[in-house]
Amino acid sequence: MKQTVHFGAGNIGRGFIGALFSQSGYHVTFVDIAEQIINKLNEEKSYQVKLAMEDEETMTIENVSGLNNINQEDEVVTAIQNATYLTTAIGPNILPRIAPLIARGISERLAGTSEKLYVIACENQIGATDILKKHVVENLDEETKGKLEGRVYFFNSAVDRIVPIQDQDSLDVLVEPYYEWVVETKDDIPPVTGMKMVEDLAPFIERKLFTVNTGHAVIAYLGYLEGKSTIDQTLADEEVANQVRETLKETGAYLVKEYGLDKEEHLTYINKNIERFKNPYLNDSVTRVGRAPIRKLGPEDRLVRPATQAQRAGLSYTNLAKAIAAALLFDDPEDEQAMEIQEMIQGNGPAYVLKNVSELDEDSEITKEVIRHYETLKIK
Ligand SMILES: NC(=O)c1ccc[n+]([C@@H]2O[C@H](COP(=O)([O-])OP(=O)(O)OC[C@H]3O[C@@H](n4cnc5c(N)ncnc54)[C@H](O)[C@@H]3O)[C@@H](O)[C@H]2O)c1
Ligand SMILES: O=P(O)(O)OC[C@@H](O)[C@@H](O)[C@H](O)[C@H](O)CO
Repeated sequence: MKQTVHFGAGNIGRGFIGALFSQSGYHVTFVDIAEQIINKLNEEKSYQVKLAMEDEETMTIENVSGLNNINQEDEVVTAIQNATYLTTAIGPNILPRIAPLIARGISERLAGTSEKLYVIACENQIGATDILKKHVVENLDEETKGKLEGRVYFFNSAVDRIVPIQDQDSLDVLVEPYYEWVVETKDDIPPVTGMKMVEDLAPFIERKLFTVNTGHAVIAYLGYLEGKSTIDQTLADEEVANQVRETLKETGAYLVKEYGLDKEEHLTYINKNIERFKNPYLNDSVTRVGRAPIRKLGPEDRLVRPATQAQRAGLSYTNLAKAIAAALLFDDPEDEQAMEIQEMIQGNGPAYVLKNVSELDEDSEITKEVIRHYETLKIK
């Protein structure tokens, strides 16, 4: 049986990428640090993926097993030696931590076989596989680096499926029916059901991040401020729904200009995504969607990049500035990054965060606009 190794047996790992490989005839070895999930995978050897819709459809995912990357390093290396694909859905910040073990697996594999290996990071980040590759290569010796060409391929990708936080006592995963997985490659690679291949990923990942994830972030941060708990509940508020549409008009104007997208088609894409957010069966929490605000306020992420790009193109960014301001007010005590931001604000003010986290100058027009919204939202 064909083999694949997937790092991160969480929501997207089990509910999307691992499930597609299993359905394509692969045995999926999940690698994670969550002992309970690994044990369950090895005991139960299958789980259910349930579609969040009125007549809940269910698929059984088989041929799965688990390894722990902390105490089963040798087994992970063997799995990498035997795999056709190596994928991740672990969170962009974790990629540097798993790179040394992946590098070891690749080194030992290259010493014994010239079979091709395809590496794809499935994270919400532009160029995530490039980032992983950089960290992997840093951990290889010169001889191994020389063997990579034509044998180990690294492809960037965009991954889209809403998977909320799950009941931790079960391997089963509730997912939305919609999905899209786009992989950047010109090569003829082994088929995986549901994988779409494109030569240039930039328009796909930017369209996804700056529509799905920007819209999601607007709802999450405004919903949190209003004391709402889920995305669909927040979106039922007409004022928030209007704010989402206005913000996506701004990212849309940039995307249409930058990539020559058809205006009407893009509007249809925006509307389709707003409908996805309304799914009442997902019960997706505002704290999951707003999680890790330091990452989300990064210069290349869903809020700041479209704002700086819109400004550069002479387009409006005031609604994006409002979303950034709402993110600065996200003070979920369970979220480490939210707490870090609150400490920075208490010590040095919001402009300091924009400078140090978002790389926006204190006297920039975007910063001024964000601070204006911040002061208004704070006293609401
Ligand atoms: N959930 C979604 O709707 C969704 C959709 C598209 C993309 N994504 C992206 O997919 C990635 C994963 O998101 P998720 O929602 O599945 O998160 P998740 O928290 O459900 O899963 C992450 C998994 O990684 C594991 N992990 C953490 N640190 C690890 C380490 N050092 N070594 C091994 N395993 C480790 C965790 O135990 C967990 O099982 C993120 O980049 C996210 O942005 C998520
Ligand atoms: O995963 P994050 O933290 O980057 O973003 C939170 C959500 O917006 C995200 O997980 C979406 O549900 C997903 O990107 C939909 O494809």
